[in-house]
Amino acid sequence: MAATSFFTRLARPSPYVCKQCLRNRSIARETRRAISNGWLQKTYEAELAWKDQALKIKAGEKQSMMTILEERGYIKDIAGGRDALDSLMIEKRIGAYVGIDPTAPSLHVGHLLPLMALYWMYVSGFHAVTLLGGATAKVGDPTGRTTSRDSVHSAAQKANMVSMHMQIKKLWVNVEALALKHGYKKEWAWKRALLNNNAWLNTLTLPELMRDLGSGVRLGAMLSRDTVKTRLQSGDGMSFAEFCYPLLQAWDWWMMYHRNGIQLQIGGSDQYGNICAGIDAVNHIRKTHHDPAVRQEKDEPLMQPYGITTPLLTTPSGEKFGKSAGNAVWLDPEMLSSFKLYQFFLRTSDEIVERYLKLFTFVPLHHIDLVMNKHALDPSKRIAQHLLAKELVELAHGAAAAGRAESENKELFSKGTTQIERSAIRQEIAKSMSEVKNSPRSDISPSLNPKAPAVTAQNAPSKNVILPRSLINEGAFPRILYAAGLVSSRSEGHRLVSNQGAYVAAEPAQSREMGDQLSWTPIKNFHAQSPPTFVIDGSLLVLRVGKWNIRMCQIVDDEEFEAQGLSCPGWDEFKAQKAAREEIEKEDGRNPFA
Ligand SMILES: Nc1ncnc2c1ncn2[C@@H]1O[C@H](COP(=O)(O)OP(=O)(O)OP(=O)(O)O)[C@@H](O)[C@H]1O
Ligand SMILES: N[C@@H](Cc1ccc(O)cc1)C(=O)O
Repeated sequence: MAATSFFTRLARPSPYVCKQCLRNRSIARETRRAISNGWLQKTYEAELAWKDQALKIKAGEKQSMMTILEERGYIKDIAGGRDALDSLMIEKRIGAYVGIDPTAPSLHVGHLLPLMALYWMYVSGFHAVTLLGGATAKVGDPTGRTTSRDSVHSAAQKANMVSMHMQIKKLWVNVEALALKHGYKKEWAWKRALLNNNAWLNTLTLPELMRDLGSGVRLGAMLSRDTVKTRLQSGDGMSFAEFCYPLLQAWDWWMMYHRNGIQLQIGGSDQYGNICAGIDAVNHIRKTHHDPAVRQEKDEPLMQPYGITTPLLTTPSGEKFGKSAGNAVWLDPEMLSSFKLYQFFLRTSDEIVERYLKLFTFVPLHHIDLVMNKHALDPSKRIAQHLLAKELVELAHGAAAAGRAESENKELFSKGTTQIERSAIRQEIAKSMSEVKNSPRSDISPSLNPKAPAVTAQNAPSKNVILPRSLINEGAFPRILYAAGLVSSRSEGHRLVSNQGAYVAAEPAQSREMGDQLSWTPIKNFHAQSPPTFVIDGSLLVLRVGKWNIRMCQIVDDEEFEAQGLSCPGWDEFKAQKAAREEIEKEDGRNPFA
């Protein structure tokens, strides 16, 4: 039998595989085995480390996550029970998330409260997800609002989303650098992701939502929410879309609970209602899911979802800092410079500076105590405020910007400056801060100054530029990259495109479950990729060179561009060539023999 099969095999024509390929195959097999073994080993070690840490916490040798969050002032309310969540976080490396709707081009200081709680969890070993509400932003959270939100043009919505996406990514990089600075060593088990709810809400069907979630949602509970009651009583009413907003937020949580093990949602205290609705929804779906492989028959305490709300950051008069209130302190350096952000925190009163140091920094508590003692000796030196301002700018804009803001500030307020000059400078800063506009498109500046000299990638003043429509419609990508200030010449643009070093944004979506990429298409040199096919809603083109260098190109008609007195690199040359071309065409039209 064996002999037969041996000869049968010999007789069967087999595809020829060369020795090199055979070697590669076996290397690939070995590598795969090595990776998966390595991964399993690390996962096992991480589990052991967590168990070991749990023992230390129970023995009182180490603080629990809950205690750290409480001590630093991050907890306003806990949904699901404080002690139960405390024990869960001791036993299990759960995942947590903070969701933000990109309804403005930038995050503001208020957002940092829930985000800092999440960052602390991350540097303590938990899995952390920042969720951008690309889909929920289109509806708009009605919580706490007495009127509906103004509708925002969809190009502006997309621009906001790309801006915030890049900003959140940068924040994560700065968080890691700050954690390192304050003595946290990055471990293999630290996991973070930036997701966008476009990925699942754009493909969610109504029957699916109704079957899985709608069946468990009680109308009474939805109607009794404060925002709904206020709107109905005040006569303004509420759209069905706004009424359904909490269902979309709840679906987000379910998706991330199921796919990524997210058991905790963190938000500002105004999010308490949405978070509770999310807990009910996740509990309903996990217990009643139609797929037995997903359904959780037993009520496992280690699988419960929980919520944390952080206190609201308010003005001294008690008003919430935020977009709707029109008093947001923006984190985007193009909307508020590092110097002004530094200034904002430098003006923190002595009464709240300690609280802010705990909330907005990774400075250990014992170090804050030392600083406060030193500060008390001579409050006029504002030692605590300087530390707060520097750490905050470092978090928002990075270490180099923080260093510059600090030295600029020291220079301005150095001994040579008189009291009168100082108060004039302060007034100037306060005035310009109050002028930071609140409109979602306020960041689009005529950043390439009227008749400005050539802008190079190195001195590009802004990630937001305005470009004339004909340049997009008739120009090729190298010219547009030059006009947008991403390269210093058209030929550099050509070289970059040939080397596939430039990208254009396609519909932002996520291909991988925990991936954090917007989708970008490499710009190539062939005709099918003509720039107008990438223009979003007729008025926005998003370009990227390298990892961080992006341009949001707002496209306006040529007449408007000229009327505003704007210019961009290569514009005069383009206009001259266009005029010459048109002239020749006119000539050709006149000459029937041409
Ligand atoms: N001033 C603040 N203090 C604490 N948390 C805040 C503050 N502002 C926003 N947040 C929190 O940040 C998260 C995202 O908020 P959101 O995007 O709705 O910002 P917002 O400025 O409150 O927007 P809007 O005013 O348009 O509702 C939520 O959890 C929200 O509670
Ligand atoms: N509703 C939140 C943002 C958010 C969006 C989606 C979520 O899944 C969670 C939170 C807010 O407006 O503040």
